[in-house]
Amino acid sequence: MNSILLELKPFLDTLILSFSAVLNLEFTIISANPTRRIAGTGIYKKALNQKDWNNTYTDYVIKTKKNLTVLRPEKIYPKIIDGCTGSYYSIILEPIMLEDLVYGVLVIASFDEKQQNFLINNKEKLINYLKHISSLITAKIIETELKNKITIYNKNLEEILNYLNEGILLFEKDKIITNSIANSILYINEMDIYNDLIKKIKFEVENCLKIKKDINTKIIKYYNNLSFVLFLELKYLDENKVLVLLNTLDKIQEQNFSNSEFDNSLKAIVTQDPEMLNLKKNIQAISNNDSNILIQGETGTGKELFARAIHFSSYRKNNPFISINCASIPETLLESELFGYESGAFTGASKSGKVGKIVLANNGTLFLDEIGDMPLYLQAKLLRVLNDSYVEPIGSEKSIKVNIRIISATNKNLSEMIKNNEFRSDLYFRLNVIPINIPPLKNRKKDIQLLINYFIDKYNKKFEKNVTGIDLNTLDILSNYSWPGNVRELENTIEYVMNFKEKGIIKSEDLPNKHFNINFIELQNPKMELDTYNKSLTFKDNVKLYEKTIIEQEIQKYPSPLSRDNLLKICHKLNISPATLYRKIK
Ligand SMILES: Nc1ncnc2c1ncn2[C@@H]1O[C@H](COP(=O)(O)OP(=O)(O)OP(=O)(O)O)[C@@H](O)[C@H]1O
Repeated sequence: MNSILLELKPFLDTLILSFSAVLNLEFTIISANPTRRIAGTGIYKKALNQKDWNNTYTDYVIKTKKNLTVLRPEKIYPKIIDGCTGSYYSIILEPIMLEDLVYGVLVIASFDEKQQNFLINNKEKLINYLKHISSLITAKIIETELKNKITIYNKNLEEILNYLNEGILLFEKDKIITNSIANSILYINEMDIYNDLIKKIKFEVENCLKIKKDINTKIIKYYNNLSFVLFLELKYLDENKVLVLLNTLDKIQEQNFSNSEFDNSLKAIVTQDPEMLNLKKNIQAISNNDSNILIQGETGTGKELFARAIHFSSYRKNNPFISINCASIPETLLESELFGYESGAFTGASKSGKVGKIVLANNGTLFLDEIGDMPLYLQAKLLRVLNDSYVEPIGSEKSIKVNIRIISATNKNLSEMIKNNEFRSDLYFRLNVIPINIPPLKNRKKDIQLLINYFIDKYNKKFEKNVTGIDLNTLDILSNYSWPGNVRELENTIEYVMNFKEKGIIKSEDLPNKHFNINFIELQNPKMELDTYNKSLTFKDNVKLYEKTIIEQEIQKYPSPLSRDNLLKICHKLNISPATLYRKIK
């Protein structure tokens, strides 16, 4: 265990050589366990590997843990030192100790008359010297043991890290510990690539240390003309340490979608409408072709749901499905979101650059929602990507090869937009290889009931409620509503109801007021029979009452509370607007 002194041999050699030269005395160091001379000056050098230490002064010091001074000893130990006459042999011995453990013995000795006189005359000083040198060695032992511990700790850490199924890098000051997965992701054997990636990661680490917060970001690895996106999760540990989790896109996809809240299968499209069922059947047929698809339909009809189902039914399903809404991102940002940019491409650009969604979708599907809102200059840029299969990030000289399928969606009339020069016809034809038209919910009355039950089920589970269904009257109200927001609006309505209802059947009073209840139409007295003229009222009031009664009679023909659709029917029949209707029955 004490062989640590052996590890320190170069240090000990230099140490005793310097002291020996200054003091003109000989020095030796013997390790305690195993007892071995490991360093020596002058004559001691010849006896470096002496093994027999029984009954020596050294042995005595190791056992007693005390220093010892022997001037002109009768017997000379060790005898095997050649050339030692013994008549001038005097020694001072000092144990080298750490806490209560003897690591070795430090010896100072005289071998001739001059040395002997000096040693005897300066005995006290030399004993002190030896104590100092011994504590110097002890300090070195502590430092070495600490370093050894850290090395072992790092090795253990590396071993543990290697067990983990994730690329891990630990940055500590200038040191980086990586596990084998990180090394393989970073192509450790291709030094150029490795150094480039480490440089990019270090940049992010410095950011993380600066803001003292965790960061999630991405970098790109270029290899053989191909580009791979690497995801970095930087965990700020302390002011010197950052842990980086490194993931490739495949892994992210796996994690995202294995416990994803999305059901991406065709089953997620709930319908019993013949047109929709036909669409679902077609998806199975088209999903494995790479042809671009344009989905048209009103807002909330399930265009993204279809896009996901197509991607996840296709052979691309293990690669990314990346979605971007062209209407919700300001025009100026849309370009960088789509195409990405190189570091410092423009004022305000992040120094590490940005990976565009087109590159992120490599080998997978890019879903361009609200494509009708894409500005014309970006339509041209997108068309080039479709024609060449290369993307050029803003400010970059490098083109990145991509292999993507594009599914786009819109609720605008693109043919009309083409006529008005608002949409490029060449792009339209590239995107619209396979058109899909999703009918609005108001045209699929049968789906309304099915979807209501589906959403009741969904929110029963989510909110832990026990709502058992909907009564016929309320179902009728919902079936007659026009649903301008389509399935999204229907889902929001049921979610609203389920927030307030614990159990039982959904009734009309559970519905949100703004859509369905017209309880505010309070029909007040006086009422009149149509053929009665009330003499106590003025002619004008009689007319008012007459109109009110006609309207009331119409309203009573429909279930209460009156649905918006039925209200519109009455307005149509009487040829008045809803506002006039409200005014006349006030
Ligand atoms: N047939 C359906 N079955 C079950 N859920 C549906 C169906 N259609 C739509 N939804 C749900 O309605 C919501 C809106 O769907 P989605 O986002 O796909 O519509 P969208 O047409 O893409 O809307 P937008 O045009 O506003 O982007 C989502 O929560 C989706 O899960």
